[in-house]
Formats: sequence, structure tokens, C-alpha cells
Amino acid sequence: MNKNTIAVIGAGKWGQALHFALNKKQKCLITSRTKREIENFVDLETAMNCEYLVIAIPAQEIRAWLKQNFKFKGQKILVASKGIEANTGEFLNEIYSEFVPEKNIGFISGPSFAAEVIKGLPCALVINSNSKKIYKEFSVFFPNFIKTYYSADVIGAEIAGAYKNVLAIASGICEGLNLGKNAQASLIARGLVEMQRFGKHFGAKKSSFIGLSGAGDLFLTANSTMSRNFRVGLGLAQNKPLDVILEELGEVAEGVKTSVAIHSLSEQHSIYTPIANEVYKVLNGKSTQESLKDLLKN
Ligand SMILES: NC(=O)C1=CN([C@@H]2O[C@H](COP(=O)(O)OP(=O)(O)OC[C@H]3O[C@@H](n4cnc5c(N)ncnc54)[C@H](O)[C@@H]3O)[C@@H](O)[C@H]2O)C=CC1
Ligand SMILES: O=C(CO)COP(=O)(O)O
Repeated sequence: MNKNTIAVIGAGKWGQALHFALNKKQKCLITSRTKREIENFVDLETAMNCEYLVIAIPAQEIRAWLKQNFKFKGQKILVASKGIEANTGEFLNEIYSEFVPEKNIGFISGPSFAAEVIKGLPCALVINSNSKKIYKEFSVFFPNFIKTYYSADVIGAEIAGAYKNVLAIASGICEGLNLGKNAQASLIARGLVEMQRFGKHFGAKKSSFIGLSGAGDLFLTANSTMSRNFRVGLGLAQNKPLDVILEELGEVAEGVKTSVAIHSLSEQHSIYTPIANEVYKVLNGKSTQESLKDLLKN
């Protein structure tokens, strides 16, 4: 393993933006499945030998990717994905725990559209880890336009980052149906309460939901057409079939699969999650008007 080296794995929108940011203060490598014309692009083996790895591949792909490619040699990992595995309902920290010891892993969260980070625009993010050492070591890599905070609430940050994608779909539907700003603010505020309730069940701290990882990322994503999840909602409001919406999008919208995970986890654990459940149902064919009626019922 090469000491003091860092690589980003996954050269999608977020991987490339993180690579841009992390390449400011020191050399940062990047790799992906297909070769890209990006500065410091390397093959997977070279990247894997770095001491620090930032992994930015979609949540649903992580388990298979780790099984196929990952060999733990003492690397420190920063997970940049936001989602919950649909077919198991497992959180990403649970999946990673089979491959990486807890003291070697952190999760990055907070409001961060890749398109703004790659322009060097300022933002504030949270590195969540059970080890403060991981925060300290990764935070020195970040450039001065990104302020980093520490939190030990891994599950809170994970749930907030994953849940807000589902709520952004709901907010996109609200916008697409022209329900007005009152409705949208109500939806977002109740969404925040809902994700907090869901999180509490799994041991998350309330403070994570009112900070950058929760409210910060939710307000960003649920209010902007820059969000892929929000755009999925806009498409659903126009009665476009989901496969057409996703084909047009051409990038990952994690909320689609995460809604499946939240739906099954909330049924299994009897957690009241009305907004996420309606998103799940609309994604499975329920009309948006019917869904609105059901959400307005007492
Ligand atoms: N784009 C953004 O603004 C932000 C995205 N994220 C999260 O980062 C994650 C990645 O998102 P984006 O980069 O934006 O998506 P993207 O759709 O732009 O790119 C996904 C990348 O993952 C790679 N990939 C897909 N399946 C793979 C597999 N089986 N093995 C290896 N690589 C695979 C693709 O080749 C592609 O490079 C998502 O969980 C997303 O929620 C988090 C914060 C901001
Ligand atoms: O997580 C994000 C911003 O923090 C990106 O959101 P989308 O995946 O909806 O574009």
C-alpha cells in the first residue's frame, strides 16, 4: 500500500467532482470501469494501493463491487454514496462492515450538487465516522472551498442522505402538479419529521436531521431541478413511464431504489412513513392525484 496517497473510485458526476476538489491540495488519482480522459486517471489496481479511498459508486452496486474487487490491506475508506440497498434493506455501513473494519471507514454527507463542487463553489459537508481519526485524516485533503465537520452519527447521516432522495422525488411531483409553494413547504417539513422518525428507530440522533446531512441536503435536493431525484418526480407528475424517465435522465437517481428499501423496512418495523410510501406506490403505478388525496387524508 502506498502511504499518504488518495484515489477516487467511480468517475460519475460525484466521483469527478470529488476528484476535482481533492486534487487541489495534493495529487488525487481516479479510476472507473471504463477508461476516461481525466487527469491522474489510473487502473483499478493502482487506485486500490492508495492508503485513502473515496468510493463514489451507486448504492445498489456496492455489495457486488466490493465482492468482486475489494481486498482490505489497511486502506481508509470514505463512502460518498447515498442510498439503502433495495433487495435487503441493509444500510451501506452494514454492507461495508463485511469488508472494512469500523475504525477505517467514514461516510460523507451534506448538501453537495456535483455540478457546483466541480466549479469550486463553497459548501459545508460532514464526515461521519466512529473514528475521529478518520475525520481528521480525510479532512486535510479537502480544499479551502469545502468546510468539513465531524459527526459520529453514521446511521443518522446515512439515513438522512438516502431518505432525502425519496423526498426529493415527492417534491418534484408536487412541483410538476403545480400544487404551490405552501404544499411544497408542508411536504418538505413533514418529510423532515418523517425521516427523523425513521432514523430514530435505527438509533440515529435528532441533531443529524436538523443539520447539514438532513435539513441541509433535503432543502437543497427537494427545491431544485439540479437534483436527478427531483427531476424523476417532475416526470412522474407528467405521467411519463418510469423507464422513460430514467432513460432520459441517464444518471443514477438513488431515491427510486431507496423507496423500495424504506417501504419494506417501515412495514417490517411498523414505522409510520406516509410520504415515502406514496412515492413507492407512485413509482409502482399509482396515480399522483390518488396519492395526493391519500396524503391529505387524516
Ligand atoms: N451527483 C451528485 O451531486 C451527488 C451524488 N451523490 C451520490 O454519489 C453516488 C454516485 O452518484 P453520481 O456519481 O452522481 O452518479 P452517476 O450516475 O453520475 O455515476 C455513477 C458512476 O458509478 C459507476 N458505476 C455504476 N455501476 C458500477 C459498478 N457496478 N461498478 C463500478 N462502478 C459502477 C458508473 O460507471 C458511473 O461512473 C450516488 O449514490 C449519489 O447519490 C452524493 C452527493 C452528490
Ligand atoms: O445528493 C445530492 C446533493 O447533495 C445530489 O442529489 P441528486 O442525486 O438528486 O441529484
